[in-house]
Amino acid sequence: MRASWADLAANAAADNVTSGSSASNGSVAAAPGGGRGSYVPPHLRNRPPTSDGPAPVNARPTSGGDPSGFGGPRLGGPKSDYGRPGYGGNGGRSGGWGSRSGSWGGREREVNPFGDVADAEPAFNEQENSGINFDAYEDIPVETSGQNVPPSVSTFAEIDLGEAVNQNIRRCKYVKPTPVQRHAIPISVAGRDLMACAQTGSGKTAAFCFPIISGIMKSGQHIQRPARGARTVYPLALILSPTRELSMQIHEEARKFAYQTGVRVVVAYGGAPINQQLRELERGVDILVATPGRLVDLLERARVSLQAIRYLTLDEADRMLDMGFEPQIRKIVEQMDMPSPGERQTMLFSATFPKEIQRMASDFLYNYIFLAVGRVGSSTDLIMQRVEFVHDADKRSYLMDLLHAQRETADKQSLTLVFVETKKGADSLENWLCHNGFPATSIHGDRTQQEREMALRSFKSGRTPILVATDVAARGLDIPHVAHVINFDLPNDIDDYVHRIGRTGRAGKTGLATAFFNESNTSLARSLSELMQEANQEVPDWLSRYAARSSFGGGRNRRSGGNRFGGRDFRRDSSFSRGGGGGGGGGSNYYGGGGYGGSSGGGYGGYGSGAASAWD
Ligand SMILES: Nc1ncnc2c1ncn2[C@@H]1O[C@H](COP(=O)(O)OP(=O)(O)OP(=O)(O)O)[C@@H](O)[C@H]1O
Repeated sequence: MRASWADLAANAAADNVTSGSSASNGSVAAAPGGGRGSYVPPHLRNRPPTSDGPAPVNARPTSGGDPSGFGGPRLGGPKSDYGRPGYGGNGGRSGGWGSRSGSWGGREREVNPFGDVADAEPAFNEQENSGINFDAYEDIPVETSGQNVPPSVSTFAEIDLGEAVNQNIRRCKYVKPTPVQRHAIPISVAGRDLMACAQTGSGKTAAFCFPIISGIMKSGQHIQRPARGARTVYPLALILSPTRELSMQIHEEARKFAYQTGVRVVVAYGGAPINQQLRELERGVDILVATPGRLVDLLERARVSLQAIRYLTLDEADRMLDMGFEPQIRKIVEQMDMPSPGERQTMLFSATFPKEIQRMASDFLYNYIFLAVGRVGSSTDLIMQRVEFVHDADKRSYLMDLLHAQRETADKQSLTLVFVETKKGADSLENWLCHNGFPATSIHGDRTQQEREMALRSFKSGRTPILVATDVAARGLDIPHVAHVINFDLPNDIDDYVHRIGRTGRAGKTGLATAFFNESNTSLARSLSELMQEANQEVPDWLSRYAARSSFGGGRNRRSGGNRFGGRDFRRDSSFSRGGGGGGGGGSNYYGGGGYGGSSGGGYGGYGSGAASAWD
């Protein structure tokens, strides 16, 4: 059902482009809903048409869980007697494997994250409603490299995730694994470290959650709960993400996947009262989803210890390791009490992975497998991309054109996400839109957490179908019905563009992305035009001309200069001579995995610029 909606919305959105251009060619746009008179955008009066414009522990190798025979001095076998310091007894009870009640039974009632429907056995024919267009993924290229890569699967049934997790997969109406899930889940279940790159909206969250939940269930460690009064908690898994809203979303997803498994998932993020989060932690935590800042706070207060961590996941890993977050991540991963690489299982996921970041990330990994589903950093061709040449002074009237057209033609449910560069700019555009009869709200780092959450809720529900956002909303958020992403201000970095437009066109559905480009975006021209070409999008001639003119290696563009996409495992570069690949691999002959070719990229001109101001 979602698919049919999304397809309709996207078609409508596609129509918007036509309507929008016809408006640009002189027709009068419809009046805003507020009953204003007919609106003629200023640029239509004055300007020519724009088109010509300028491990689970027991799956570890030593326990025979690695079908590939890969071995290594990593975790031991299942440690059902593993003593989580500060935890109460009952460690001798059998694990909750396959059990539907797990450790929740007798202590408190687990809130049903699916609502009422989940109590009923999910009917198999209901699953047809999942709506994902798997055909869209059929011919997507996959590259894997590393030693003894476990084979991929075609169905969830081929992976032994346990009945409780399988039940939740059915409740989620996931009929079959997405490509990244087909490859990443067997790798993780085999206990291997992983650096995985797959396009936005392709199901990476489930790809890292399923193996963690299943592994914890199999180990039986989750049945241990803190002794009464214990102040420090010892999670078994840590999932870090860059924004509060993304952490909340991962928490919600993970709770669904872990429903009735006995595995307890808790979230901790900044901007919200810490006491409530502490109370949740005190009730027990197996999987902790957190933003780095709040986690450091909890670690410094000694309310969380990382010494029992068996699984570490960095979602949006390239973002987590860029200049804005790297010091905090290093502190958490290297300077506290977390087990070292090889003693824990580490999984890094993102849709983009510049080589410099890959190199840095390898510090956290042990003999890992590199997986790329689609080209690293590519955008899905489910998103129709449009670029318009718009001077700054005309952006608002262009935006209004698009919104008018969308209001006329698009599905009632469709939502529009508008990205701007600054927090001030977000406030100002939101006010202007509301003033002009368009129900809009905004999200950025200067708003209180309560305001941010309210804005997101209001947007998701369709009450305010326009959300003006800074990059704080660029990554990971999975909001159904986002039919159109508008880059009112383009970002400086093409990877940020990929994440922003990825808020639409998710899970096999189509979407539309429109960008306003002008001279101030020249440094992005080349990578934008290459990205669009690769995604089979029409590149305007004027953009190609800008691309041809733009200097190699200039600006803050990671891909400019050298080969476009850092499209594969950096260990396969001839320049990579550390001979370890994160502590476990040998020479380069280990990294000759399958996949597509293409020469390795050169420099990342200008990479390493500071974090966008919008991040908190
Ligand atoms: N096997 C599946 N079948 C159907 N839908 C799925 C499946 N796996 C995930 N989904 C759905 O796909 C959507 C996108 O998933 P998810 O948010 O994990 O994407 P992502 O790859 O993490 O995206 P991003 O790069 O933007 O963070 C979600 O709504 C999720 O419920």
